[in-house]
Amino acid sequence: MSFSVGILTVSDTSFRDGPSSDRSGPVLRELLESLPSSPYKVVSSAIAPDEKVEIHRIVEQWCKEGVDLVLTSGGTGFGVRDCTPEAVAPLIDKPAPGLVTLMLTHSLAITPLAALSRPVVGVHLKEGAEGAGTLIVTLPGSPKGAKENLESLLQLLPHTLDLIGGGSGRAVHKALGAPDRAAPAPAAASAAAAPAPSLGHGGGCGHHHHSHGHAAPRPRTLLSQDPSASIAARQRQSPYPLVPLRDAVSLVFEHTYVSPVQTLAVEDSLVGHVLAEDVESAQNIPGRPSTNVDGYAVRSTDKPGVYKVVTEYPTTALPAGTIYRINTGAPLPPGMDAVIMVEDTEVVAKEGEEEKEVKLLAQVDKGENVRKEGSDVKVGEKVLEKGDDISAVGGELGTLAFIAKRSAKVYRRPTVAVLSTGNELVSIQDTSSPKHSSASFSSIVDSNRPSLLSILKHLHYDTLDLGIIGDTMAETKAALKKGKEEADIIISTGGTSMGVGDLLKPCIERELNGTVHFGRVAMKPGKPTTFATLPAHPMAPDQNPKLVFALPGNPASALCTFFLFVLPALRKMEGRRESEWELPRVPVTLTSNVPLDPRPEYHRVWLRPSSTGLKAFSTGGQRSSRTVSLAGSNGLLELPSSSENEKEKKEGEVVNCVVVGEIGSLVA
Ligand SMILES: Nc1nc2c(c(=O)[nH]1)N[C@H]1C(S)=C(S)[C@@H](COP(=O)(O)OP(=O)(O)OC[C@H]3O[C@@H](n4cnc5c(N)ncnc54)[C@H](O)[C@@H]3O)O[C@H]1N2
Ligand code: MOO
Ligand SMILES: [Mg+2]
Repeated sequence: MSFSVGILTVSDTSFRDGPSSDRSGPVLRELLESLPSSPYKVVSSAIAPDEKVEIHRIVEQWCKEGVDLVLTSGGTGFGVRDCTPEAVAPLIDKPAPGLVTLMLTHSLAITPLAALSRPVVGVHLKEGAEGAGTLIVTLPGSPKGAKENLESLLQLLPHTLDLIGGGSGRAVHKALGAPDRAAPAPAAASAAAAPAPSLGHGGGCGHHHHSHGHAAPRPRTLLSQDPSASIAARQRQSPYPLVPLRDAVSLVFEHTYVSPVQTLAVEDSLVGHVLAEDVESAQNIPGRPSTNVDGYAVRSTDKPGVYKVVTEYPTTALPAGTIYRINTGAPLPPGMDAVIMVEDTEVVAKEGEEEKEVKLLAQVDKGENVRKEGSDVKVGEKVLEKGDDISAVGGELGTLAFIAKRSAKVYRRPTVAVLSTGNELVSIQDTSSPKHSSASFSSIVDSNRPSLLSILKHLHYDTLDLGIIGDTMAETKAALKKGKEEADIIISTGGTSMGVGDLLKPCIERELNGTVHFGRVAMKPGKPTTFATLPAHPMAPDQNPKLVFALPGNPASALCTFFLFVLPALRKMEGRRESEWELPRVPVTLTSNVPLDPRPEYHRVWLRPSSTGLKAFSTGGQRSSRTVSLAGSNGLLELPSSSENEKEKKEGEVVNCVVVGEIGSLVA
């Protein structure tokens, strides 16, 4: 069985800027064509402006050509130019409100904004040809929205298209693993054998596949390999669409919540927290006029001459002819309005060690060398803002103490659990064990966990070391469960790709009832990067879901994706401002030619300041397994994918670079 598909992107902008600016078209194509044994073949694609006549013309043309499924993306909202539903509606002979409801239910569970899309779904019947027709589906314009809407239909699509084409639909129904009405329901459906991803809920086993008559929970799309399938029957293409990095980062933020607020004492342990309140001074500082210098508090009317020195702080105004000795920071006594520096005086008479009389060599103006009341900070003045980081550099902690604030409201710092997966891994502490004898090359020293724990601790996160775990479902599940119970974020490395022991995605989806938000990213390194959430415990539904970052095992991939996905999530969670969630990107000058890869690449560099700005020095070979490419690296060049016209970036060119570490010392 195969179905031809036409994909029409409706967008004035993409129409003007050309196909390279179209993102939803390729996302839809990738989703359909990358399904295991995909029955879909995209035979036509086009971009139309938001013009009713033009949209109508293209869709009608494809219907005439006998395309089985037409997907449009864009123009379904309330924008002035949005007219896709109106353009398409006249072509529909049999409306499909059920499919519209399915799409809307699915996307409303994700965002209430879905209510602003006006989808139309239905069948265009081919004239004079019984059992021939085209299913037309209008999807929203955003790549994410379009994809989510299409995903909600995936299970039913083959069945629907089969029926439209005159089939009984039975074969498809069976293949989908749905219970045959005539036959008893099978215990579990094999998703590996299904032509489309199976939609299910719960952990799979023990649940009925259709809960007819009950309010169904939100359908989840399980794309992962069914671990019970035989090795030979495993997926040979990843069913996870390759998501552009920007979309992946947006998905991370969408599912990352901000930590709860707590009140902590102002002391060292506050460092590394983000303020959850604006901090205002409860008092004027200084509270009274005080001196900026060491010298003598005087009246501005005191002329040069000899004065008697008082050293006890007076409570009433001193008589004429006396002055008060004062040190920097101390309050002025009553009646004094200026301070003369000790340098502008001479001792005239002593009494033992003490000075008794001094001569003022000059006259000072009113207010000279005086810090007025509230001149450093006024009562009610904001000194720190919600979202400010209490850094280890000290300025913020000092400010809180300066205004005598004893405690502050801050966001709770996330706890991060880290685990490495892989039967081949040994801990560096165990390298003397027989498993790692020089005769055996099968073992690899675990470098991901030490590097991740190190950077997390350096950044003041609480960590939970879950150790190295083997490539078994039981171990993977136990480790993720422990992480879920004791941490806010779980980072695993390894087991994300297509190997027999790559169990992270199936474990998350099938064993822990988690949702994989993306399973592949169009980037190098880090293609199989996986981001998922694990639901809160049913007894604690108010709890936030826990985030899982299943990072690729290759060390360069693990660390780069940590900086690009995990750290931004942590920075959102710990209460930073949106503009600070991602690490800064700055323009840098290349000091050598660097090759471009077909995938957008993050090339590890040493960034050094120079008199002409930041310079980037490549760390050499960029293969993901080459851990030394990370050594000393404090930047990730953000390189575009290679094209016909551009195969490398040249020495001297300026490119953007993600700053991941401290900038070192100056180069010439
Ligand atoms: N058939 C395909 N194979 C692979 C694909 C693909 O698309 N199709 N993608 C490749 C890419 S890209 C990457 S990246 C890796 C990702 O691998 P996994 O996440 O599945 O990781 P593993 O297979 O478990 O390990 C890969 C590699 O890294 C070493 N490793 C793992 N953990 C650690 C650690 N903690 N410390 C040091 N080294 C580690 C492991 O021994 C392997 O050599 O998949 C490609 N394959
Ligand atoms: O995407 Mo993988 O991280 O290149 O090696
Ligand atoms: Mg692997």
